[in-house]
Amino acid sequence: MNSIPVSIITGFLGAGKSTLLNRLLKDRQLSDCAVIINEFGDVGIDHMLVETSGDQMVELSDGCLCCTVRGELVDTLASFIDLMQTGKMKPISRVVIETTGLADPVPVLQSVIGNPVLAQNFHLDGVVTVIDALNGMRSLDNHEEARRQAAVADRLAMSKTTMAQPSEVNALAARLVAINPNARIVDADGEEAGTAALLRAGYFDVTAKSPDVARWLADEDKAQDHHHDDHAHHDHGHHHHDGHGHDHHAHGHHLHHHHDDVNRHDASIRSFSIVHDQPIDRNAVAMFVDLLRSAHGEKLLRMKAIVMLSDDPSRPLVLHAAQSTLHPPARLEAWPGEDRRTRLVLITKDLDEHFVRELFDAFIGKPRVGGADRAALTDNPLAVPGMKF
Ligand SMILES: Nc1nc2c(ncn2[C@@H]2O[C@H](COP(=O)(O)OP(=O)(O)OP(=O)(O)O)[C@@H](O)[C@H]2O)c(=O)[nH]1
Repeated sequence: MNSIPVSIITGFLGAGKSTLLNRLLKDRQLSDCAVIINEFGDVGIDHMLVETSGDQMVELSDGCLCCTVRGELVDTLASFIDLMQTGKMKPISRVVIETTGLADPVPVLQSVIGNPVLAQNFHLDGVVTVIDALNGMRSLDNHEEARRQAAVADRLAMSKTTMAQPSEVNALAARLVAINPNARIVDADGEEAGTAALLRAGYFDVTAKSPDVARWLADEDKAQDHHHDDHAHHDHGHHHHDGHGHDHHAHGHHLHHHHDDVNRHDASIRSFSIVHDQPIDRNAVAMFVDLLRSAHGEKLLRMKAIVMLSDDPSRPLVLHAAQSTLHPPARLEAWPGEDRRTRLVLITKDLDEHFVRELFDAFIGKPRVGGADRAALTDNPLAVPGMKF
């Protein structure tokens, strides 16, 4: 069997990884590729919105690719070989891995290039890092993960360029060149970003990157030798129902305690989801989102939601926010799966989960005893009226 190329698509939260992947998958050259998507948080939304034939899509949820599900990534790749050899899976020409926005790409790379068993069947052929022209600079300033993602890239796909000022785009491009001078910068909206060729970067060449990258990979190589020790140090929160039709889930990704690993995930970053099974009034959703974003934008690293609206419950609303950017909401013609409940996934930094839940309950007309009530919240002078959809 020929060695199968593996591409990694990474980029900070909300940068546009799934959007780019969807565009690429429309290219016929990728019709026989397998896709591995990792989401942070137990309520997966991405996999519903990425358009590929189901049997070649694997979703690794409930953990982050660079930490707990790294073993699952290796197992998944190994299982592709078994399945193909036994004729249970049609031959694939490429594997595309989409990481979570918080992933440190180094352990993901190391899993593919440093695993002697996988190396017999797979090779790394391109890391594409998506950088959002609106929030990219802030992400690079504030998050080590974003800097590492940019540093390891073979291609830097700059997204949302039409939404940003030309001066912002230029400043970001200059910053990216300083971090990673050999990577090609492409416009994520441009023609090139829609073709499979974007992924074909050739064998991963560490010597073309800054010296940091070689050091990170070497550190990771050492760390992965000890990776069995890691599990005891992960706090993976809990999962329970609160009796109000909500699922609670908290991911506590704390620092790894092995070797001198500086920064995997910041302990102040939390992912949680809100699930609701009744149709919701569109104005209530608009007010909830406006208030959250206007008052707490910089603490809201990411929100994605699929919402059942009362005006037409069969056509769900999809909402995306990344830092303080709220993207134009989209109405789908149908639910992309069996589950028709409203689901919101939020990734916050220093923003209390209970506060967000109370706000949600208040806006959908379910105030809790002692909780904020809707009138008080709508009086909030920070609320920005008029999110239209
Ligand atoms: N205008 C514009 N919007 C974009 C572009 N890329 C992504 N978006 C929007 O940005 C939002 C987030 O895009 P996604 O593709 O879901 O981002 P992601 O990086 O996969 O997000 P996570 O998986 O949560 O990290 C969506 O509303 C997209 O429509 C772009 O190039 N231009």
